[in-house]
Amino acid sequence: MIANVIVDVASQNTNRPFDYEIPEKFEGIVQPGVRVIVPFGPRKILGYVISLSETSSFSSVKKITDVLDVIPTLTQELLHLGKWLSNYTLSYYISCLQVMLPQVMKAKYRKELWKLSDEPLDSALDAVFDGRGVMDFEEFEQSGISYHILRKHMNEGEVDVHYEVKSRETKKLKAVVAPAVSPIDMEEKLEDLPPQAKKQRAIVEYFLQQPEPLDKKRLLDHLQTTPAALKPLVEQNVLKEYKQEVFRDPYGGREFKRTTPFTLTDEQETAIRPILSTIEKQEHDVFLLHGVTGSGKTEVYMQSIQQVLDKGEEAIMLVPEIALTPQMVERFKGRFGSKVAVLHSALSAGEKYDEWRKIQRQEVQVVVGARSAIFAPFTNLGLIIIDEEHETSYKQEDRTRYHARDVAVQRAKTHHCPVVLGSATPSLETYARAAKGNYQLLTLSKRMNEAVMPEVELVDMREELHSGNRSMFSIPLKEKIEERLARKEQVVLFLNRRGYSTFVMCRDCGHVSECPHCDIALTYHKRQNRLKCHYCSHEEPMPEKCPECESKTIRYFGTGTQKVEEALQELIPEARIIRMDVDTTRRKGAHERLLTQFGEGKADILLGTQMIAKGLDFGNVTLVGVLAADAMLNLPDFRASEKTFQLLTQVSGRAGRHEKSGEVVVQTYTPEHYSIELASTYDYEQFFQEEMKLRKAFRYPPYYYLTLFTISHPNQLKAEEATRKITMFMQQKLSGQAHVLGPTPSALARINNRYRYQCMVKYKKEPEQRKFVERILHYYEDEMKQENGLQITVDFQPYQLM
Ligand SMILES: Nc1ncnc2c1ncn2[C@@H]1O[C@H](COP(=O)(O)OP(=O)(O)OP(=O)(O)O)[C@@H](O)[C@H]1O
Ligand SMILES: [Zn+2]
Ligand SMILES: [Zn+2]
Repeated sequence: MIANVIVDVASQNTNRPFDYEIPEKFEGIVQPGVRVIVPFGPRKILGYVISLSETSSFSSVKKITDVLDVIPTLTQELLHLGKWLSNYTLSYYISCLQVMLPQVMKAKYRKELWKLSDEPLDSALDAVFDGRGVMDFEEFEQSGISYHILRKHMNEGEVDVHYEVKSRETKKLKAVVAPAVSPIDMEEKLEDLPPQAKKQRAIVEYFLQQPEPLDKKRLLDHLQTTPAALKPLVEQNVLKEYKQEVFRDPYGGREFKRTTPFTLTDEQETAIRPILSTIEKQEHDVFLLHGVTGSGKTEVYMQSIQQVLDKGEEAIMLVPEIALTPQMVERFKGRFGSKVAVLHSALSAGEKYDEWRKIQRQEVQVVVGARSAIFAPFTNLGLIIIDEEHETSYKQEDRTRYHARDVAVQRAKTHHCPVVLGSATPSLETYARAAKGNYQLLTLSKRMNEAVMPEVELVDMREELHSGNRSMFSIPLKEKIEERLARKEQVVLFLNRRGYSTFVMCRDCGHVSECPHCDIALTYHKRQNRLKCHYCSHEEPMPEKCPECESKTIRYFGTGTQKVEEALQELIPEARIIRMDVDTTRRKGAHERLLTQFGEGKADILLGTQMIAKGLDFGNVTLVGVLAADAMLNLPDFRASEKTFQLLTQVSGRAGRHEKSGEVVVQTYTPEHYSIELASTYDYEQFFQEEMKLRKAFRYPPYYYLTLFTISHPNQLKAEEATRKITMFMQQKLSGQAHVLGPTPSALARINNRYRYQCMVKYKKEPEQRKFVERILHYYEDEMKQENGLQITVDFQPYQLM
């Protein structure tokens, strides 16, 4: 038999299966989805078996050296999904297989064999175990015992192969004790026991009352007895003692208060009905649950998941990394208890692996996780939910540039199950699909308990300037903050970006120079003192005075959070401030700690960036301030307005979530801008209409698709030259309907001493595009391999346009 193997070498030449002969001892063990070690050139490397064949078309094939899995790591579905992913992102198959697995599976580890049962195994195998619970896998291999025997015991749950990643200390096995005989036999035993065997009697009595398996240590502690009392009972087969793996549980030791489903409101009821019926009928469909903040979307998700569990199926729930707060986890653990695995980047590699294994071993039925949880190896998927579906963190921005939403739809089609996308501010792409009827639109228009959305006040910073206030805090905002401090209530202040900005603005009239062709703010290039569009090639000199009002206050715009903190402290000296940005949250756990401090009332003001916009739910917060709404509005990104609208809606949702009502102050130089104005009245529908008009006029998604090439090189001329060639090539090859823009410097024109250029393609339908892109990548392959050589990335659905 021949195994077709994808080897762990990411390159154009190796992006195909290689044939290896399966040695006799591995026959039947080597199956699709199993990881193997194979000789490759002078080395031995990791590979994934994707299929088997009777013969090879090559005359001499090498043999598989070793098998890493006895049970396949990747299911058939995931192998296919990897193939699909590789076509859709134009990345190597090996990268796509690896993106689906926890880091640990790619790392170095020791392989061990664990005995989980007290029952006798195959006698030869027992001989190798020689009374131990754990042995090196090597010992098994040297014993020459057949893998089939091993697999039989594994299927019975009697032994397990374990990958020990770090030191042995992290491994956890615990001893468990349980009755080995029926209650009647136990009672008989109790009568047989001599009265002076008090300890033994206590143990038997204990299990007569409660027959569940129990942690050995807890049993002994509880009955205040010793292993010596237990031993004879085990030897006489009244009780059994065995080892059980304890998973490193990041939430271990925490009690989650069990919750029960709410009676749904009429609106929730109407929204959930089509979802439930699709689950029932095992059909694929995509729903958009459009519900204002606090409208009870999460309850709809949880009751849908319940239905899936009742059917014996599984569910994946994706939430943005940043929203995976303890509060969120608590809600799911509270409802579904130990059926839930949680996957997010704050877990250690070992913890992630353990959570992943719970899924693989079908010990959990629900996974709540960030982007990569979409690859959870469930085999019986009944539902996929993506909360806050508009979040750009669902797009992976390196190597395999996939969007979790697309993967979700792909998997749901295979499993004949629904996808539910939820948001208060859906992405334009998604809402447009719902409007066209491609997705089913479900709406929750009211907050729970008829709570009203907080009032939003727009403060015109131009007027502040004209009345002599040159600080970054308006008079109304300052007064409202002081009011809150006096009432012992709390304030959240929000600064959209940290540190840098790329545009210039007139502080007198709010004018920002925009590209006449692309509807994005021009980027300021300091060295040449010029303004450039980084989509097309338009550029112009930096104006001396404002073209709109002739004022000389036109300048670079942007302030860092640290500066803001200093200014704020100066303005209101008695305020206790917590600053949350990339700098203060770098250490593990810092994020959670700062939030806890704020929640406990140890500060009056929480000042932060993006990361505080979501998931915060503090009853004492009655004022939210947005310091510079324009900073996001004028990002050189065609989604700037959409992002501004989403963000303002999200931050507003942070105020007045409980009894005390909330207020929002938004400072801006352009209060008349539709995205700011419509966010202040929570009018998503109107915003959608306005924004769609512009997307159409300037040819952006959802009317057009985009492909973004980013090319970088330490030598500026080389980067520009390659980008020019690529642009020309695409112009020649694509149809006349495609618009190929470039070469232009990226908005972040230099990173790590590499100059960055880009080429953007806007198109409606170019079935051959991928072929041309492949040719480009092939053409530059040698230059891309060199150290300090050319780097070319291609993004077929770009969200980061900097
Ligand atoms: N049917 C119901 N009856 C009573 N309370 C409910 C019901 N559904 C949800 N709630 C409660 O209402 C509050 C808001 O609901 P939830 O957090 O699910 O809204 P959401 O739409 O997910 O909000 P956000 O988008 O802001 O995260 C929660 O405290 C939740 O427990
Ligand atoms: Zn002006
Ligand atoms: Zn332009």
